Amino acid sequence: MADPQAPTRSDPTPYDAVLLLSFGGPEKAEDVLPFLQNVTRGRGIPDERLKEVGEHYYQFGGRSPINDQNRELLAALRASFAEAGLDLPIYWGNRNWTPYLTDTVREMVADGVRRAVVVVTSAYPSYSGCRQYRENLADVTEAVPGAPHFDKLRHYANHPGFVGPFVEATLKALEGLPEDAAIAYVTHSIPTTMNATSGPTGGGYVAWHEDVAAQISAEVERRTGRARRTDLVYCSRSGPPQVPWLEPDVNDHLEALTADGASGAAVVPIGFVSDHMEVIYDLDTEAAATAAKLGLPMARAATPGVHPDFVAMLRDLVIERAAAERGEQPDRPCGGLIGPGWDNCRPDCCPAPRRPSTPSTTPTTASMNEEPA
Ligand SMILES: CC1=C(CCC(=O)O)c2cc3nc(cc4[nH]c(cc5[nH]c(cc1n2)c(C)c5CCC(=O)O)c(CCC(=O)O)c4C)C(CCC(=O)O)=C3C
Ligand SMILES: [Fe+2]
Repeated sequence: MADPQAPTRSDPTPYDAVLLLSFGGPEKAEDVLPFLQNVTRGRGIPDERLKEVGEHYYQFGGRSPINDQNRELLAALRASFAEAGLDLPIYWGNRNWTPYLTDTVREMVADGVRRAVVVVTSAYPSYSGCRQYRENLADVTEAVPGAPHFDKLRHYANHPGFVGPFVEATLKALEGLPEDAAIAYVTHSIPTTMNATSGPTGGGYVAWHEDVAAQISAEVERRTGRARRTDLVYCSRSGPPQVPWLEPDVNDHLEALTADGASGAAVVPIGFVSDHMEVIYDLDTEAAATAAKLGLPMARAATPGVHPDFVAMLRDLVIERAAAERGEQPDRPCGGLIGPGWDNCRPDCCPAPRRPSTPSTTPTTASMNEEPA
């Protein structure tokens, strides 16, 4: 008989719920425009870019994979919680599409939820991947009377439960390529000014990606007995052309690899927890076409999705955070050089980037001002 006084490893106290918080995506052609309007309100994204991104979605019947990926993740998390005896309901809300965060939080209030731990489907620090979600939580807390208290999990990109599935996926992608193929790690580009203010001390977006890429490279080298060329490159740039974003673009990089005589490229989307539109369009469609045109063998590595190690990591992070909130000192697994992510972001962490003050398609530096948080 277990000692009933002993806290179990799966003690959820002080939480009474988990909230899976994500970006959201359209599910049919009629959703695409209103979805894009939700995403880009006040962002100064040129109309040209919006039409272009709309076409990416229409090419898939207007359906983004992201919501189905989240439905699968919810099911996997529920199964994993049940297995671990972790008795917490899991809710799901999005920033930009149904189920909208506000509606989910109303439901949580109706169910009597007082304090929830938040799993965000973004693994890295930045305004778009972290603070904007925290702002969404702050807004909903103001908008919905009696909203629960929310604690967002630490960034998990450098956790073995995130890095491990990418190691496996990279090895699998390399299997089908010439044995000295290069690795191109890919993430979502952001404005260089957004990177400059990411994380508690700035530059956190790129620094975390480099730390994750280095971990994967070291393990892949160990497992294949071969050092190979690796680079961190970017996809999905948007915004006005005169605003600098992180480079090189993955397509330009594939050209550079070809020019340098590379025998092939494993494209590893470390910026994405599951197959988003950026992965199935920007990589599987556009970058794959670029590679084919160049005659460069390319294989795209899988995203974590519902990999058992990824799902177990999210469950363990919930347990870890609950213990920390009870004043215990839980283990904080992480690899690489940066160290474990912080539980609570400073109020001024990852400030909103400078954006055009009007939806002009040709903003000038003079028209840029600080957007209120
Ligand atoms: C860092 C980052 C992540 C990763 C962190 C996270 O996961 O949150 C991410 C995720 C995503 N971004 C997504 C879609 C879009 N992002 C856009 C625009 C932008 N993204 C930005 C950055 C990021 N975005 C930025 C700086 C902009 C410019 C506008 C602005 O300053 O805010 C636009 C507008 C059109 C365009 O400009 O491309 C769309 C349609 C989807 C859904 C995909 C699907 O449907 O499967 C997902 C998961
Ligand atoms: Fe985005």
